[in-house]
Amino acid sequence: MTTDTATPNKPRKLVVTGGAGYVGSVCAARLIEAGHDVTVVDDLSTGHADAIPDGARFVEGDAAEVAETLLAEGFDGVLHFAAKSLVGESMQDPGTYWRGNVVTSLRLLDAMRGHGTPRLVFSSTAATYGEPESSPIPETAPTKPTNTYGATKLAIDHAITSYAMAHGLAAVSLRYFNVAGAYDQFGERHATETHLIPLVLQVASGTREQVQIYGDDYPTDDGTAVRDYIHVADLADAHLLALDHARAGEHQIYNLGNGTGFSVRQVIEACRSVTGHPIPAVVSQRRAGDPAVLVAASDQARERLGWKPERTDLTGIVADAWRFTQDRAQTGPA
Ligand SMILES: NC(=O)c1ccc[n+]([C@@H]2O[C@H](COP(=O)([O-])OP(=O)(O)OC[C@H]3O[C@@H](n4cnc5c(N)ncnc54)[C@H](O)[C@@H]3O)[C@@H](O)[C@H]2O)c1
Ligand SMILES: O=c1ccn([C@@H]2O[C@H](COP(=O)(O)OP(=O)(O)O[C@H]3O[C@H](CO)[C@H](O)[C@H](O)[C@H]3O)[C@@H](O)[C@H]2O)c(=O)[nH]1
Repeated sequence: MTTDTATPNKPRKLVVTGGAGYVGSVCAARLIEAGHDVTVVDDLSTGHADAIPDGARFVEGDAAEVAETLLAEGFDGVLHFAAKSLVGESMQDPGTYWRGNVVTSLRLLDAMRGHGTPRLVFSSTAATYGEPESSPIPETAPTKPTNTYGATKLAIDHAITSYAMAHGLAAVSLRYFNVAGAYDQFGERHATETHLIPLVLQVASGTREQVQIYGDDYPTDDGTAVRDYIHVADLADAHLLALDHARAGEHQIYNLGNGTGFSVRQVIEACRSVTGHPIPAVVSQRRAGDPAVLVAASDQARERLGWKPERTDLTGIVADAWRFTQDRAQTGPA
């Protein structure tokens, strides 16, 4: 890998793996708006071709396989969003997650090394920490993932550290907490949806009868689990900053969240207030492996990247997701 000196706001030639997915499409759109040259690589396994923003070049295929030849063209960096990311599925079919996440990412790292691609921004996750010992969670917290998905992301983080140290890669891992909201015409539309806000909004839009509250006996104020919801556009801003702050031979790791927790009941209430729908909710069993409270300490991202989330109001986050849900209902299939 070549050494890299970052220049802020410099237009770059970038590969975005997973750019047809939820977070990747928003980030690709923001990168293009900022003047970067974006090539999306996506196998469309969970993404959608029509989510790839205008102005991006699209190469369909497996991220590792495509990178092995594509990177020969000479790129300034890779933003690596492509992954399998369903916690439940990862427990039932771990091989798919170890191959799809870890093996794919190792091949990508080798391709970057082979072709001298200097810079990587990687989508890591709060799931690398597992059940936290205290809250909010800083980057120095112990990493003890409680599911295979989190274990694969942690393994990739370890591999990135080794490649940065040994080969001079400039790398940043961003550990997202609960990503939510929408940006422009880009939002969350997973065929298998497990995330709370889109599921609740399906009730409001009439495609689901009720929402289940997974447990109301947690040691929290209202008994339901608490999460840190971060707007997808704020997350995208962090990726742009990470590109500028990546330094050769360093692997920086940052938590991305607002630092405020909202319970499942509070989220449902925010959805009721935004949509005007009563949204029936029933309490069911806890979902296996769900921690009671996950809230980020994001001071490092604020101090070192200069990141400042702008869209922290839960109602505003839900309102953006709702606008996206309604727009999709008019413009095409989910
Ligand atoms: N959404 C969240 O709340 C959240 C939280 C923490 C971390 N993350 C991470 O962020 C990233 C994006 O998540 P998302 O919610 O946008 O998921 P998503 O499923 O919407 O997007 C993933 C994209 O990657 C593509 N893809 C998967 N495997 C591929 C491969 N081998 N080669 C090429 N393309 C491939 C899919 O087709 C899809 O377009 C993932 O790495 C995920 O683990 C997401
Ligand atoms: O129908 C539902 C869906 C979810 N929940 C609850 O709502 C909260 C949020 O659940 P999500 O599935 O929306 O999100 P998670 O907190 O489980 O997962 C998020 O955080 C994880 C880290 O633990 C990973 O990073 C993952 O990718 C990311 O989406 C949890 O307490 C969950 O039990 C419900 O009560 N009912």
